[in-house]
Amino acid sequence: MGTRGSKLALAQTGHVADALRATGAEVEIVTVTTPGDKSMAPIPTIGVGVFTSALREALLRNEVDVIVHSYKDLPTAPEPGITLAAVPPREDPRDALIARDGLTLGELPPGATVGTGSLRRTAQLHALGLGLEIVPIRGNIDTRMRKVTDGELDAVVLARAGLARVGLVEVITETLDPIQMLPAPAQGALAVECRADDVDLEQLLTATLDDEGTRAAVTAERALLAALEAGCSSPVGALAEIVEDLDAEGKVVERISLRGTAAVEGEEGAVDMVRAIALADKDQAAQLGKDLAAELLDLGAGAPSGTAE
Ligand SMILES: NCc1[nH]cc(CCC(=O)O)c1CC(=O)O
Repeated sequence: MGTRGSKLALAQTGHVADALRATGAEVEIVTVTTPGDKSMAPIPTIGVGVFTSALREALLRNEVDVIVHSYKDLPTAPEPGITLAAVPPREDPRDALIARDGLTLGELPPGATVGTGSLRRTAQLHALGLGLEIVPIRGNIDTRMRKVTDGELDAVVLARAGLARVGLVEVITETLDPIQMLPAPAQGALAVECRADDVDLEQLLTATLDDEGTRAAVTAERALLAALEAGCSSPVGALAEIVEDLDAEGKVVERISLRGTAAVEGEEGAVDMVRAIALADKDQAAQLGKDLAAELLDLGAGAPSGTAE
């Protein structure tokens, strides 16, 4: 198995390796350095895929047979020769606040500094209207947290799942409600890939690791992202959940609920967020994502010039 060398990547790969070893498979873990680990430039300028393409190259060169990504770091376009063999059960997808003195978002005073490198988090924090000052930051989980413990920033926002996987949930001062902060599409989910022609391995990975509900949810969120990428350059948040609903005969059925948000240009160049929600049958995940994207575009997502930067 190939992995990046970060604490988070090693934890994620180790978790998948343990599940495979439990089936009797023999697993060796190989560390691959990616350009995203070497460069400390802001992510929006170095582009999506900086963490994932080097791993995929090692896979296609037969140097490794299985790779594990944070699903949200994958580009939406499929990669020729590579199969998504499994989407394991998702961790909590929500974002988390780590603030000084145990503060919550609502308790931070106007002017408080909040660090994030994400346009999605920045746009949603601005839209809350709390008067927070958003400071662009990068680095691994430890580097970001240290900015709060060292007193350089009042708070940082990170994915709860990443903190959970490296055993740091106790530093979280508030898990953010998706009503305030919709996570990145596929946040908290993993993508396990192998070569498309490695059919036996693909079957083993699917049978051992794949979770149908997570796959459906992530399919809806990523379809929304792909459709919005085509239509605008706005930051996007999305969260799909499997919910219980009543069918025409009053029987309880499972359906997918999808919430989405994207930035729009408000008055005098201010960033506002538009939001929408829709519900569909579980086998309509991809269509649900596309439909919700169309609704967000109708509401002005990304228009007129795109607010991504
Ligand atoms: N952007 C980097 C990244 N990619 C995946 C995670 C966390 C784990 C996950 O969402 O699955 C993180 C860190 C973060 O956003 O705080």
